[in-house]
Amino acid sequence: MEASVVCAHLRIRVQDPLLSTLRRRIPLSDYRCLRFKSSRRSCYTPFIRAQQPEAMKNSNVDSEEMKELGSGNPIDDIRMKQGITIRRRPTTGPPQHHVGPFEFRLENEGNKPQNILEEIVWNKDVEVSKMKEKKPLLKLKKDMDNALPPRDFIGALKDSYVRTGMPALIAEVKKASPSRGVLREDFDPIEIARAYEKGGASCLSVLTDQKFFQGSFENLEAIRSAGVKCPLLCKEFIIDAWQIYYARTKGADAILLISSVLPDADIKYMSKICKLLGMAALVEVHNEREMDRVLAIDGIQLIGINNRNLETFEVDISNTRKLLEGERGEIIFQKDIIVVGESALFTPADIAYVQESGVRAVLVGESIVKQQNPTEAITGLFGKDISKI
Ligand SMILES: O=C(O)c1ccccc1NCC(=O)[C@H](O)[C@H](O)COP(=O)(O)O
Repeated sequence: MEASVVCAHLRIRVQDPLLSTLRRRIPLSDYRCLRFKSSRRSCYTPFIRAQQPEAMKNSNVDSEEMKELGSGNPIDDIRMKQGITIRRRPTTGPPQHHVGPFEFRLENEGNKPQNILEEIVWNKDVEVSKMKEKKPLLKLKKDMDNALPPRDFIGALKDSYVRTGMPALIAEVKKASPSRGVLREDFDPIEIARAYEKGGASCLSVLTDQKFFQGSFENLEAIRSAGVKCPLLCKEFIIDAWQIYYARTKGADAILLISSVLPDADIKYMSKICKLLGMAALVEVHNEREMDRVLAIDGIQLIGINNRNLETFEVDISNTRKLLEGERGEIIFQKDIIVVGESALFTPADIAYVQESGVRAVLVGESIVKQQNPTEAITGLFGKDISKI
């Protein structure tokens, strides 16, 4: 096997039998950090991370499926078969690294994110690895004993829908987003959460990603500790089961699983963890293929249809209608799955449109967080005061 790097205009080619040996044992997509020092003069240090991928580690990958695929890199094959374009991490290692005074840049498209969602996921992978080092799962599980108890997220949505006859509101506490920039300069998460609750929100969604959304786990914890009664969705980019336990220690009642990022095996495994912890999993889809994958998984109770394409940022609320038409809508009805219409909802007409399409809940950020008075903004969005119904 051969790898090439560029070092101060000098191309160095490295051949090492160790790489081929490892290649047979570790899927290429999971390579991050391999050090080999064949001689003191060698100045190339390729990166391989010898960590088992989630889908395999959790041993939920169907062994028949693995046999059938049977190529050199089962995880990439499974991703491709499921239509997942978002790669978990750079395929050729981080964009650059340093050895002594030298800076190396691998010459490969594999270390450039293809879109913002991939960039978020790659960043999250590094972030979570560091957090896990600081607090391994065993320590985290101990912290869970002190966590405030989980509340019934799905129950709150159902109760509200039955009571009001309108989609239940999951109101989003979000300071900024990659597509819209800063939404609110004077951002006080507790004040906003209380205003949403007063306006009739059933549940809240709290952004915890710092780098791209200016959110934090401190915000989540503070809202929970402030006595806000609405159950809380931890709006995070979950790529590792460890994050679910972490979210629980911070008071989350639900988490988000994005199907364009996670293979089926991870969605199954992570949903099971949620159930064990008394939490809900909101499984997000954006197209027919993702919807079909998720509908084929047993036990899914809550599906979010995102009207925003997270790779291009295009929004189109007719996406909700498209994914609920025909047989898919029938299956959802039979399985009593709650569907949440997500993103780009601004007016009572938008709410009526997604309700007629079949949603029983909506997730709304921008249109209410931007308003000076978020309580009144909810009334404006629904065309009536839903807190009084
Ligand atoms: O909104 C983004 O820019 C974004 C980029 C990358 C990943 C996720 C992103 N947003 C998540 C959401 O879809 C929204 O926060 C949520 O559905 C609320 O949408 P909105 O009411 O339009 O604020």
